[in-house]
Amino acid sequence: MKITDTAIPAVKLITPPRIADDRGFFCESWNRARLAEAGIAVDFVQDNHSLSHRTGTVRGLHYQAPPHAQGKLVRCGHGRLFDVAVDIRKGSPTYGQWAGAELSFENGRQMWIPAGFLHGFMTLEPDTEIIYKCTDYYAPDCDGAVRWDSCGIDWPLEGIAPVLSEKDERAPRLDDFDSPFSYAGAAA
Ligand SMILES: Cc1cn([C@H]2C[C@H](O)[C@@H](COP(=O)(O)OP(=O)(O)O[C@H]3O[C@H](C)C(=O)[C@H](O)[C@H]3O)O2)c(=O)[nH]c1=O
Repeated sequence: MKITDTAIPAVKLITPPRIADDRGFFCESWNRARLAEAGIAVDFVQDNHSLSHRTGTVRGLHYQAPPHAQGKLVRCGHGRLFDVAVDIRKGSPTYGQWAGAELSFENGRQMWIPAGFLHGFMTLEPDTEIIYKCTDYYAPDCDGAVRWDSCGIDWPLEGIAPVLSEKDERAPRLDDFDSPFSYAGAAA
């Protein structure tokens, strides 16, 4: 399993091996022990899967506040997307900085995003599916959002008008946002 760094040390890119044969491929898309060997020793309790029909769909930037903060292991089940994590841990040397990567069914790449980060993505093809494991359950009362275009992220829009939910349209800007995370307390 290949692990590579991103612009933010705590955010990792993980590419599990695919065993190809004439039928296609087999891949252990998640293996707790292998991830722990790579320094990401976490337990997941919920698996999410969403489908976005249109290219340029932006979902995010979202977080769940403590005590239900979520770490996420994200992959693309179909199509292509640009996945982004933004550090919102107060006191972090990379506070407000972002790390992004293209995840696709083709490249099989995954992104590990610890608790204490915003998560969002933009689809690069129609009918793109994202699948991600979470380290805590959905807790609507702890759900929060920051505007997708308020963190200096270099989204690959290329003139596409983004498709947003109403919730994401009205999210606060990063500089108007008081993060519930602190650098010390938001590990993994
Ligand atoms: C997140 C979530 C949502 N829902 C329900 C709530 C709504 O009725 C419906 C759509 O929720 P929402 O519009 O928040 O879905 P996304 O815009 O894809 O939000 C997600 O997008 C970004 C990329 C994330 O990382 C988060 O997991 C999550 O915030 O699913 C559930 O039932 N369980 C859940 O865990």
